[in-house]
Amino acid sequence: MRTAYSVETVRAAEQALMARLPEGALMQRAAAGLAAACADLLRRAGRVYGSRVVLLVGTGDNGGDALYAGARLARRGAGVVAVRAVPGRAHEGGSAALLAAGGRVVDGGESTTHQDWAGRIDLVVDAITGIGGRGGLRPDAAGLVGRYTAHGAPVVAVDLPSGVEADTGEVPGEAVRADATVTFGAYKPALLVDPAAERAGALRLVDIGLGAELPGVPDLEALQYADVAALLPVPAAESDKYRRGVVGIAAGSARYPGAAVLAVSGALRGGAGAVRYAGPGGAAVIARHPETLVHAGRPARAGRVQAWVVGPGLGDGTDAVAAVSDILATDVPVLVDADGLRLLDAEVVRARTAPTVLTPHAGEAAALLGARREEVEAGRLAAVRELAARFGATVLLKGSTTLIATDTPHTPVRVNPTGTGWLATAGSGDVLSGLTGSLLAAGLAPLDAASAGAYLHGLAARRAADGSPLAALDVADAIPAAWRDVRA
Ligand SMILES: NC(=O)C1=CN([C@@H]2O[C@H](COP(=O)(O)OP(=O)(O)OC[C@H]3O[C@@H](n4cnc5c(N)ncnc54)[C@H](OP(=O)(O)O)[C@@H]3O)[C@@H](O)[C@H]2O)[C@@H](O)CC1
Ligand SMILES: [K+]
Repeated sequence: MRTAYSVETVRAAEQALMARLPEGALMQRAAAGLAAACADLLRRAGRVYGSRVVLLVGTGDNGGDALYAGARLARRGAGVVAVRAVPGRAHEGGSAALLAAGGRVVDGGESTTHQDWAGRIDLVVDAITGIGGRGGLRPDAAGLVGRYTAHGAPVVAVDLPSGVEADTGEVPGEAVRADATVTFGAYKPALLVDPAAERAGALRLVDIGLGAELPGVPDLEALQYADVAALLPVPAAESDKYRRGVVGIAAGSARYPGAAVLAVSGALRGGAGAVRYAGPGGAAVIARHPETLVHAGRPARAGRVQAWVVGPGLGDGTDAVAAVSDILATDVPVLVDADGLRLLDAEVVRARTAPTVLTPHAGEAAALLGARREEVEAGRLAAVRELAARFGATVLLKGSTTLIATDTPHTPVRVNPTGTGWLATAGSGDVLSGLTGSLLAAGLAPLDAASAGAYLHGLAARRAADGSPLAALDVADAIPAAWRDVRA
């Protein structure tokens, strides 16, 4: 499991650890890890000795980390220039260490020889702000970043790309775009959540001994192969199809019969013993998936299921309204997606005795929150938490970073690490809802079903795309291979 902690938690852990260590020890650990990461990058393109490194340093300890790391690189023969974002202000000990190692410290506005390097910089180290930064880069700092990154030298961010909001992943103004980020002690939420995460590049976590001081429950967590493998259902020797769970799918309409096929195709790969389909798309479903149990009438009369999926391609006619109300009235877990989300009443969802899972994309989430789509995309973490609290549900917010939150306090939000840009294709969400519904029917808890579903779906999409565009059914077809990858 990859975990992330808020700034407040990281600072408290650092305080506790620092109290037991000699002054400055943590910064030295951070600087050593940062220097090693920079040296690796420099070696990839040539060597450390004789390379040209520019440190963009702010006024705080983030700059201090870079200055001490710069001193280490200078001692190995790199030419290191620290450029202060605020004239005359930078970490004193770090500045002295860099000067003593043969590096230089200049101010951003100064015309000095290092500017002749412009096109010949091998590495830019961004240390303007770390966890102490607020509100996007100030104009002077942004100007400095623009000047030194214009020639395409690789950029390593220290702790976080400067300008991103550490706790939320928001990017309120100008921010650095890094090729790699070297972070200390623990990942911060911004490193896992877009739009900030997308500016961080490759992540490298430096152990500074913080682990024992961090609480057991993080703010965010991202499942990895082993975590997902442990969640996936395994049929026992005595399992029959009903014991493995039956998932009901209420999807599709005369106008959108394809959604029924896609949701069923996901559900068939999710581990439930059988898939029951209720709605007008039965003929299309049977043509593609003859193993489905189809029912042409209302879901209430379709027969017993262990979980329902309602919404994909349902439209908004009377049948759609009836399907949503039938299904929300049941006492089994329900996943509501797509058109079903437009027919939701928060009070009805809150009053349910069994769990409800909502799977909106940003536009649907915005409609549920009465916000604008751009607001949801800019503040995904806040949006998913707010939706979960408002509906008393588990919410999977799809998008460039898929997030899953529950309404249970002190439960980490899950971040899905798999996926590909090619997943933004019509019908792929229908496959995800079928798959996740099937995992619910197989007995997974809502948070686990949603996060394992998103994980497998993203992995299947990567396999199916393999660098090329994909269609939603390709994703469904690749789920068994993704499942085997995870289990391997
Ligand atoms: N704690 C520890 O044990 C360890 C901490 N470590 C390191 O320390 C880092 C945290 O250091 P920190 O607390 O000094 O804050 P930091 O991120 O350097 O920002 C400082 C200053 O930036 C300024 N500023 C703010 N917003 C701005 C903006 N938008 N645009 C431009 N400037 C802006 C503002 O200065 P102001 O001008 O307001 O005085 C603020 O005071 C942490 O990320 C990690 O790298 C590691 O060594 C491991 C051990
Ligand atoms: K930084």
